[in-house]
Amino acid sequence: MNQEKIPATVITGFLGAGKTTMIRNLLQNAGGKKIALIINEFGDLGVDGDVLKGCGAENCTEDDIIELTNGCICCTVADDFIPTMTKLLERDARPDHIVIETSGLALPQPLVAAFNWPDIRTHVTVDGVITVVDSAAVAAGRFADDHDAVEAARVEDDSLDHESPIEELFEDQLTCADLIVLNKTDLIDVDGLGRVRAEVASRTARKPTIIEAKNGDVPAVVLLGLGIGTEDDIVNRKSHHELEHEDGTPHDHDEFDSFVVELGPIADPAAFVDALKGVIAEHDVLRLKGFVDVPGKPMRLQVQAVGSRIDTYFDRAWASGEARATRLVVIGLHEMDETIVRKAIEALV
Ligand SMILES: Nc1nc2c(ncn2[C@@H]2O[C@H](COP(=O)(O)OP(=O)(O)OP(=O)(O)O)[C@@H](O)[C@H]2O)c(=O)[nH]1
Repeated sequence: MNQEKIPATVITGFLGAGKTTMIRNLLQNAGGKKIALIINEFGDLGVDGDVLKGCGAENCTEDDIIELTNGCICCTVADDFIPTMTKLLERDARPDHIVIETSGLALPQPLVAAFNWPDIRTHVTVDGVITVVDSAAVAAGRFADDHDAVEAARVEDDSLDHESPIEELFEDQLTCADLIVLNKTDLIDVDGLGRVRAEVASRTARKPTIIEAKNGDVPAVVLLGLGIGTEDDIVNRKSHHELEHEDGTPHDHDEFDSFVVELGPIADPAAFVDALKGVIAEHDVLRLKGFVDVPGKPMRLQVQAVGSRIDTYFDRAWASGEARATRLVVIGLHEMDETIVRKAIEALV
């Protein structure tokens, strides 16, 4: 049996940056490498797994795609990730490469640190951490906080020990990166992209390689085979939380919430999506995704909203025996009022 360590690539990046899209491309051009995929998603609707299983890549079959659904991978390392990895390594057919997609809200640091656990370390190494960035969102200032407002809030309440949770998470994901992919370059111009590159570089003290991409289209040879062994360097990539709580207090994701909305069939999806934009903007929904049942259509309609930008496409036929339904996962900051947002979305049908 080949006892060389299996390389594992960790793909991280904020909600909607384009991680799943990049992985789908990767699976389709991985040149015969047998890939096992571990996917972790925030919210109780396995959209990413569904999308990736549907891409039909021969080098990564449905059996090779493992979904971790018990919360963010960074919080469930011991209970979920390590046992999953152990089981994967016990398989007769070892993969050539393991790819792990973290949830958009995950801190990559605890996940990478888990590769130093004795049972894992002897069999696997982190080939590299790749952080995908939504360049358009950076250009729109979505990760830049209103520092004056934060300072004012701190004066009111001195228990506030950090900046906006989104900004902090964005920086933590950049700080952990070996390679940063500035994705969605089609949505901004060259000058804007230059500013995004400068801003991203300024938010990490390290100097990872930064490349640009559209629709996550990056050759597999660029993504796989970085050969870094990131677990050996993880102490130099501490998250804000680790720096602020050196006593080891565990972090949580209390700042974010998600819920699933179930609706009946939607006869006019264009009007629905249009109205949905208004709800998303009014209630600061960060991410919304799922599937819509359009009466009379044999295919289901996939809806992907990142901020108020919404993409829709018919992705596959409803399977025989599969209950047709409209199901959407909604993710926002904790202060988002679930009852109000749920009612606002239900009122669109
Ligand atoms: N215009 C444009 N859209 C893109 C690009 N890359 C991805 N998208 C779209 O952005 C949306 C989110 O992409 P995903 O790949 O699902 O993002 P993700 O990072 O996996 O999202 P989460 O898992 O929810 O955090 C989808 O509608 C994609 O089609 C790009 O380069 N340009």
